[in-house]
Amino acid sequence: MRVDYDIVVIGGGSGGLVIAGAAAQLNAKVALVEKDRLGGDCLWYGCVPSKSLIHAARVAYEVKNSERFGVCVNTSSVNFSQVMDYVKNVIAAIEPHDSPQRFEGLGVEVIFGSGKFINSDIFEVNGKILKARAFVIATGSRPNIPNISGLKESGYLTNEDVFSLTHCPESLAIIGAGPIGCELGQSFHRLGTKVTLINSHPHLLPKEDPEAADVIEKQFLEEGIKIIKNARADKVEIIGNKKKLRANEQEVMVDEILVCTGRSPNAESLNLESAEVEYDKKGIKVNDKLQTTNSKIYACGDVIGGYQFTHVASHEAVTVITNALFFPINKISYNVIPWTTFTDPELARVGLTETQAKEKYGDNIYVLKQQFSEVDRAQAEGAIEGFSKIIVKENGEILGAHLVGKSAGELIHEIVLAMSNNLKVSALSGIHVYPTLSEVNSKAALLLRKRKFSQNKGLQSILSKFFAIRRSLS
Ligand SMILES: Cc1cc2nc3c(=O)[nH]c(=O)nc-3n(C[C@H](O)[C@H](O)[C@H](O)COP(=O)(O)OP(=O)(O)OC[C@H]3O[C@@H](n4cnc5c(N)ncnc54)[C@H](O)[C@@H]3O)c2cc1C
Ligand SMILES: NC(=O)c1ccc[n+]([C@@H]2O[C@H](COP(=O)([O-])OP(=O)(O)OC[C@H]3O[C@@H](n4cnc5c(N)ncnc54)[C@H](O)[C@@H]3O)[C@@H](O)[C@H]2O)c1
Repeated sequence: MRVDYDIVVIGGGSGGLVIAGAAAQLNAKVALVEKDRLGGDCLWYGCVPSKSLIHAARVAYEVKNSERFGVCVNTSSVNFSQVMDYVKNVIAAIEPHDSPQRFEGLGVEVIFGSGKFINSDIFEVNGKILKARAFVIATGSRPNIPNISGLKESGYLTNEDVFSLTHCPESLAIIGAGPIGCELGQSFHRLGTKVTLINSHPHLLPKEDPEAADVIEKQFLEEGIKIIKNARADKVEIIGNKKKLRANEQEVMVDEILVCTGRSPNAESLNLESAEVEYDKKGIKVNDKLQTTNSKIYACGDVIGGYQFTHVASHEAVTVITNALFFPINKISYNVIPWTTFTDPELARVGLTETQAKEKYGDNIYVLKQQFSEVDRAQAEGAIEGFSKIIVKENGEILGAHLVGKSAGELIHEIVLAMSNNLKVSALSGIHVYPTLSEVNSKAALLLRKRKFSQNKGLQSILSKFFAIRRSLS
């Protein structure tokens, strides 16, 4: 069958845009189908607005707490609608990079509409038939809304409308203390909202190292955020102009409710059954070449579940480009996937947790933990909370790292570089500029050598004798 396109990309967000742009630049014939606006969740409802809001909230917090540095600011107030204007301006500054004009300029045919598969070979949008050598589904995800009695009737916010608020809610209950709930919860609290976080899990940020998550929890409590853990939100009622939310036996009265309880894949509307593409509530099933159950249809990004991050969608996109355009021989590697939750302090992670490392390697692991309080720059900046924890094998191979502290999201990258290049932990103990926060990693790395030395009684005894002889000969 003759086809019109080398590749048809469905969904113009973090994953789809990388594929469409790169394929067009390689001179492939590309169509990109987008049902809404190019840019996806990350630009409009995710990373970009949340990180901008976090920044504004951090400024508010620093100003309010500047007296600890001897800096007195006479008045401090937050103009919420101006904060939201700031958020919108950041989106507007980044948006041209994802604009239809830019992609059309690269040679991509951009088609707005939400189409569906007719069969294994044809995708139809706005009555137009698209036949391609390969298709990619990169339609992302949407908020998963739990089945909570009265929630729908009472009304609730998600990441899709919270950045459109023009008034700061006086009080806000957040259901779910994963990355979205924690990042937005702390930000709203710092901007003046009374926040209650409700989490069904016994820890905030359940996917993280529990010790690191505890540092975040301590900070939240110090700032006055109310936390209800180990409790599933199960009922909402409207009482006057408030919403009463119940979680197990506890109740909170709030003005607004924000739901952050994970994601559902955007797969249902594509008529995937007709193309023999299998999916379930976690996402579209793919193999390690990112082919769906129909080998000429690929999928990547949030719609396949797994690691739901912008940089992972781009990482997967690279595998899809080479497999779909050339030959399907490249396997995706998830060996070194870092991520960061941008709370204050930040929490960054790559690789295995301590528990996972113990399960896999037994007691043959070392946990190298360096507190920020022993890093001079952290003292200078009053940012002494947190630590760098690097988990290694006896031979120095790095299995994982967990950083919680100021700029942890930046500091994780030297560990990522070391892991990606199979460098031993000793590579991290090389020269670092003094005084910088990144010394937290070199100090952590040195701990392996120190610990091995303290365990090596033979070497200690030899050295004592060696120095005794040297002294006696001087
Ligand atoms: C509040 C929040 C904060 C986040 N912060 C971060 C962060 O700091 N760092 C990070 O790495 N990740 C973050 N993420 C996750 C990140 O946004 C996603 O992992 C990423 O956007 C996934 O990319 P994607 O290409 O799979 O989907 P998206 O970027 O969402 O793109 C999917 C596109 O497909 C379109 N589409 C959907 N259905 C159809 C259809 N039927 N036909 C055509 N088009 C369709 C959508 O309109 C959208 O444009 C955050 C997410 C949220 C919600
Ligand atoms: N900085 C970042 O990289 C960043 C930021 C935000 C989001 N994200 C991505 O978006 C994804 C989704 O984030 P998320 O925070 O919505 O989901 P999540 O799945 O990570 O966390 C959801 C939380 O909700 C809790 N929960 C579920 N149902 C509940 C109920 N009925 N009552 C109380 N608690 C309940 C769970 O215990 C869990 O802690 C993340 O996994 C991540 O991949 C990334």
